[in-house]
Amino acid sequence: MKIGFVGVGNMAQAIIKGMVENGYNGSDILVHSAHKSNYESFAKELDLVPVDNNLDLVDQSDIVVLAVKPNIALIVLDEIKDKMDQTKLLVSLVSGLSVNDMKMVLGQDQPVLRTMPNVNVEIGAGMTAVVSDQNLDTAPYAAGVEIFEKIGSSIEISEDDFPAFSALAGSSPAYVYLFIDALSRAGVKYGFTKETATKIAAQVVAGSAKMVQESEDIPYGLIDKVSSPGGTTVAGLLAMEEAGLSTAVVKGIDATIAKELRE
Ligand SMILES: NC(=O)C1=CN([C@@H]2O[C@H](COP(=O)(O)OP(=O)(O)OC[C@H]3O[C@@H](n4cnc5c(N)ncnc54)[C@H](OP(=O)(O)O)[C@@H]3O)[C@@H](O)[C@H]2O)C=CC1
Ligand SMILES: O=C(O)[C@@H]1CCC=N1
Repeated sequence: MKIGFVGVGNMAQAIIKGMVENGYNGSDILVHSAHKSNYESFAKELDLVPVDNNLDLVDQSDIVVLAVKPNIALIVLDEIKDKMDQTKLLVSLVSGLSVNDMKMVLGQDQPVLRTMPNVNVEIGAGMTAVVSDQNLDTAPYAAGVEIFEKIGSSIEISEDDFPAFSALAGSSPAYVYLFIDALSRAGVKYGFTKETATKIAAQVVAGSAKMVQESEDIPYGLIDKVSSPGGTTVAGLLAMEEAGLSTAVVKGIDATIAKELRE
């Protein structure tokens, strides 16, 4: 099975690195992007197959991953449409591009899988939404879903929920990194080096996420276990809420969804 990437930017590179770490052969992964120097150097690094243009890449692939920015996605689909056929699966990562948008260009019978991964696929810890208008347990969709299962978790959701998922899982690694950086910066304020403070902050966030995943308690129950009566934690929590932490997070998610819906 050959998997070809049209576009080899941040997200495609994260997926490919995750795939190579999790059992896929570089020789089964084909790449092409706008600038030769970008995709050739990346291909060399991971022993992938560089291809000179989008049409040859599609021709040689069983699964074609569309990994370009939303503003050019329809133009690129139009370029490759004559090389697509019903034996191939198109997997799209493109924010805001619906299954129907793609089928309008490629034809109603073209197998199409819409996905929204996040950048943590690079370390096999992604969270990816998948959807199509067909049963995803059947070929060729199952092979597309399998990629995202090997590099993290996947969940089938309705297309109506994609904007909210995109904010909650696609964009949110950036927001979690921001929280880690803020915690680390506070450590620097009190004398830790940035490196040490970041190491501490990242381990605390990773451990806390694992605790939420493994505990039967809801996050608020866990918060109460850390907050000793009359203690330091509750003082910090109240100060953070006075500064609007929860409201700021929800407003950030609102703005993310609003931006996707405008595109
Ligand atoms: N970044 C993220 O965390 C996530 C991104 N996405 C989606 O993934 C898609 C890509 O995003 P991202 O990787 O961040 O963007 P990047 O800007 O990093 O990558 C875009 C890629 O498209 C390539 N490209 C541009 N024009 C063409 C063309 N005509 N033919 C082939 N390739 C072309 C660029 O080539 P070159 O580098 O050679 O110029 C580049 O490799 C977007 O649609 C986004 O919505 C989805 C989930 C998460
Ligand atoms: O910022 C973006 O538009 C993309 C979509 C989800 C994550 N990154």
